[in-house]
Amino acid sequence: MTTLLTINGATRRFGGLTAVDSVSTTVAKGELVGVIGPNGAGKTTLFNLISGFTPLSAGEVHFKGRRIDGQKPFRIARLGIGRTFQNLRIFPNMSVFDNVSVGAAGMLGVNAAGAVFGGKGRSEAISRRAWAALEQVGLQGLAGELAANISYGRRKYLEIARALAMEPELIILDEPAAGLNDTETRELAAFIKRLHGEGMTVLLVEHDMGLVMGICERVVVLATGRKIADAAPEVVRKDPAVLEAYLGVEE
Ligand SMILES: Nc1ncnc2c1ncn2[C@@H]1O[C@H](COP(=O)(O)OP(=O)(O)OP(=O)(O)O)[C@@H](O)[C@H]1O
Repeated sequence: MTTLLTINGATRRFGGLTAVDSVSTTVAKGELVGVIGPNGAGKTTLFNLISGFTPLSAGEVHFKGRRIDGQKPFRIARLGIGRTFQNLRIFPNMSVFDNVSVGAAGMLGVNAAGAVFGGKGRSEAISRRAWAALEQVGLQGLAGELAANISYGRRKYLEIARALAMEPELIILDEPAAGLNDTETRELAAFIKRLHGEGMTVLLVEHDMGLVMGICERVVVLATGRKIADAAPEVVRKDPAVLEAYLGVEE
């Protein structure tokens, strides 16, 4: 098993608050790993530490044997870590296709204007990647639509397509099921499973326990910044520390 991501003693302090406290774990190539925890547990902060959006206060992050903490987000993305955001970062006045092109262009070192306004910037490589990503998420039929005109559920897939257009080796999904109904959540679960089945390594932060427990091979549990469990879903589900962390917490 090849280790893709190694998080070693990752710590992030915000003033007196330790949002992520000495968290260590690894993600192997091809794994589908969930990260859960009550509100404020540090899940999003941990994702931001991995993807370079928040600097570490202490600890290290390695990707494919290379230290990546301290690098800028776009560099980390180019090294092969794609991510989505809890609050969708879609450009509403751009087409679905152009939104995805921006993702592909970033990867290829072409600026957003170059990707969208054509000319030399819109290379065949960008176009090919954008179409492939749209096909992967099933949005190719809506490529010409304005992003603002597609449903919220579809915008979630658009956000995923944008990350996929960068052809990442690891994709980090931050609460992709937030705001989706039960049917949409089931479809999303099937989609993530399929993506994983095609060989993608996935790190998934989710509030929806059913989704995480249903599809993940391993689940990392955070509570007040600390890792309290890191095991298969059936083990985590019965872990007394996990039950205690969730006790009285509405999930
Ligand atoms: N930029 C920041 N400045 C100050 N405090 C922050 C910042 N970002 C996060 N925090 C704090 O760090 C803690 C962990 O937040 P984080 O968003 O990582 O948790 P989470 O597990 O993702 O929560 P949720 O499930 O509610 O999204 C919280 O107490 C939060 O208020």
